[in-house]
Amino acid sequence: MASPALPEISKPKIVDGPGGYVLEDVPHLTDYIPDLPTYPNPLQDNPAYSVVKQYFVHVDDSVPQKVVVHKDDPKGIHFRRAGARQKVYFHSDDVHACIVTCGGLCPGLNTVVREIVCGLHHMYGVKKVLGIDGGYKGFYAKNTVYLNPKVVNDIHKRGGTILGTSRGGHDTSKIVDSIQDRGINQVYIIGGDGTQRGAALIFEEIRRRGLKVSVAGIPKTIDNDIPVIDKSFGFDTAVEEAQRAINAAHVESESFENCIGLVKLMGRYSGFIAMYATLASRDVDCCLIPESPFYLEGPGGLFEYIEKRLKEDEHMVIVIAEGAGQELLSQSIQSTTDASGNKLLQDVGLWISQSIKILLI
Ligand SMILES: Nc1ncnc2c1ncn2[C@@H]1O[C@H](COP(=O)(O)OP(=O)(O)O)[C@@H](O)[C@H]1O
Ligand SMILES: O=P(O)(O)OC[C@H]1O[C@](O)(COP(=O)(O)O)[C@@H](O)[C@@H]1O
Repeated sequence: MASPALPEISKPKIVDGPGGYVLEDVPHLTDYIPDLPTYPNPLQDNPAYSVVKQYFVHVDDSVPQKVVVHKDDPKGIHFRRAGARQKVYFHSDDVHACIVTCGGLCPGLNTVVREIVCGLHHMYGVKKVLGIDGGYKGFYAKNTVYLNPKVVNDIHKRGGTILGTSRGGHDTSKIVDSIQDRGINQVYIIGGDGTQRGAALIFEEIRRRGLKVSVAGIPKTIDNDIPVIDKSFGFDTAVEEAQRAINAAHVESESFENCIGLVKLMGRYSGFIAMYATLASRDVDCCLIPESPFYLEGPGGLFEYIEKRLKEDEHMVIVIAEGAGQELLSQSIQSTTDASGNKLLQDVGLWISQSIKILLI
């Protein structure tokens, strides 16, 4: 339980400004440790940066939630802009950082680990960076490994995560005990929405104990469904790989009379991978995504469109995102969850291919 004297951090920190400007801020060490000393950012002495006129992010810079606004609208919700600040709250020699990767895999995880290690080492002069093995549980149940630029030199060429990952619950208190026992003061947490919920609770516990420990969440999603950021890492690779599957399906569908190539792609709640791969490939006749409901039978239904395409072309390619049409097939089957409590989806690919086969008999 948080101390009653402290503001609740599980709620967003809201700062109101003039003209309807609202900053949904992130919690910070200075919220609960007053008069923290600051140090000049070591980047200011780095020749690669100091030649550039504006290389620090201003403390008051923010990013609007909505890009498209009406001229009479209030300024609306903003988020604090990420990036290097002129002043930092740790002296490089005192930093003991750790990195953990949690939850599902995504291309680029090793690249992110490498960049944190090399960035801390080369840009900030930080020498102590610990890798936590096997996700959140690894803080108290597994070995750790010290990371330096040499150790991570080639890891970006490998898939997965060299640190390992895990699903299922964890013990927040044990994690913070481990952070405290090891003298860690910067925690870099790479993971998806479940991981970031866990990170918020870890910070809450750190704050409750009054520790000078920073927690940085690095958002991971293969789906690119995070507004505000330009693109999530791994998305481009996923789209690239998806096109290979589409190409193969196209070749096969062209080779047989009345053949349909069906490609199921990732995308639990969003169809960005499916849509981008479809747009790039130009071989897809129909792309089904979770954001856009569809139906099979009757005028305007998928079956009508399939019959039309087969009549015209004698082959077609359908792309379907994993989360599309779930409402059509979930009614009869009891829903289950994975180890982390995420709802397990029904296999829409199998269902739709069986439905099409019945149509074409
Ligand atoms: N609601 C939650 N609150 C706190 N921690 C969570 C929550 N959901 C997941 N976690 C933690 O985050 C880890 C990764 O979550 P998971 O949902 O499997 O992957 P992802 O981060 O990719 O969404 C889990 O192993 C669990 O320890
Ligand atoms: O089978 P899993 O491991 O649950 O992953 C499948 C789902 O997770 C996702 O990859 C999303 O995960 P992330 O956003 O964490 O990358 C969806 O596209 C996909 O539907």
